[in-house]
Amino acid sequence: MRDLHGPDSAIDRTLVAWMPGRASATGEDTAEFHLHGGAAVIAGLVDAVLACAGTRLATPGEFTRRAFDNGRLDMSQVEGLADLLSAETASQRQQALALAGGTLGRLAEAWRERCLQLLAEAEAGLDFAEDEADVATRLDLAAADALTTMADELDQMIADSARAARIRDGLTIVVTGPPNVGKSSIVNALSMRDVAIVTPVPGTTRDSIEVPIDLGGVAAVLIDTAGLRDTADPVEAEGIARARAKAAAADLVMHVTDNPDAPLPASALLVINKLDLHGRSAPAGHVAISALSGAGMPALRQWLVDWAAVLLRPGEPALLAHARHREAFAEAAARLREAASAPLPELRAEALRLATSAFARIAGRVDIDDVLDQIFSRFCIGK
Ligand SMILES: Nc1nc2c(ncn2[C@@H]2O[C@H](COP(=O)(O)OP(=O)(O)OP(=O)(O)O)[C@@H](O)[C@H]2O)c(=O)[nH]1
Ligand SMILES: [K+]
Ligand SMILES: [Mg+2]
Repeated sequence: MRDLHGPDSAIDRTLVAWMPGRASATGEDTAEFHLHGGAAVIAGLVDAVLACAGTRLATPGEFTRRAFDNGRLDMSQVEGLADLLSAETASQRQQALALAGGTLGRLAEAWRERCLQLLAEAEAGLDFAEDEADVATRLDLAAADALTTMADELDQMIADSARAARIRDGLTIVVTGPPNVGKSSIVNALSMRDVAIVTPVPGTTRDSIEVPIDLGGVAAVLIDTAGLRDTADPVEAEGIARARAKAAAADLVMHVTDNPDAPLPASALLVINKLDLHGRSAPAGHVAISALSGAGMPALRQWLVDWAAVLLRPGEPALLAHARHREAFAEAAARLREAASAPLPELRAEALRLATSAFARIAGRVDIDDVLDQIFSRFCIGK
């Protein structure tokens, strides 16, 4: 514990931690002040520190940037940290933790080393004399096998990357239907927030309204939209056009009606609302609810949780949530296949060199300048 004093008054009595050198998070000498959180305490310390020569405030993400520059984190871990800071659901947190912990970086590094080994063999093959041709051929066949197996493994991960990206970015659920059936009431009930205006007037909702919800650990965005009908009002017509566009791009369309005899939609969930008025149940696989009384709401929520779980398997870790990583792996897979079928050792060596550098991109060993700013811009001050 230390008493902290500013130029003319006491600031706080608090814990101060001095962490010299390589072992700190940034890899640099670090002092940490564990302040009592009041705004005046923090302002007092910041003012006192800034009064010292050679000090300035950190820029957003600067601590992480220093950790990266000092080799404490690789680039994929930095990206994982940014994901972790914005994680809102359990599955986003688990996926971000795996990335921040270096899982993908280690995998890419292991693959890079296997590539380097095969590259060394391909280069040795360049020196075989003519009478050793059969030895070279046997080595070639074994290497081609290993390369194809690696490319297959990469392709499997790439095939799973859409799921990884959905876990990170969240599923989209669009609520559509005729005016006044209770779409906004349902959005409010599901999100347990009063975000959308509800009135007895048909055509109340004009702009689409997006609310994040947590479906059993899976992030989703619920989108309330304008009621679908023919209208002469240009504002409402624009709202309806937007509603249709949102529905076309959604992971799930929740079609709401208050008519228990409404026809089943082709590939959407039918929600029959105002159960309190008609008392009728829904066809199998669909739900009848009352947004007003709350009847059927737990079943609707459970339907959505089950749907999200089947789609994203949130307990199973997925690694390729970032387009940057997916592109690097796709490039590596293409080069490995090229190397596997290369007719000459020189061409195999060249393709392997390109695969090696694609793997190196994951950790940020090469070609990093153009993505650095973009990645660090996601951080805030103090991180
Ligand atoms: N009786 C009953 N009324 C409901 C129920 N759900 C919503 N309402 C009422 O129906 C009216 C319309 O509800 P909204 O949620 O505004 O309907 P909407 O589909 O969003 O309407 P638009 O945005 O105009 O298309 C309001 O008066 C609600 O209180 C329900 O389950 N039972
Ligand atoms: K309404
Ligand atoms: Mg509405």
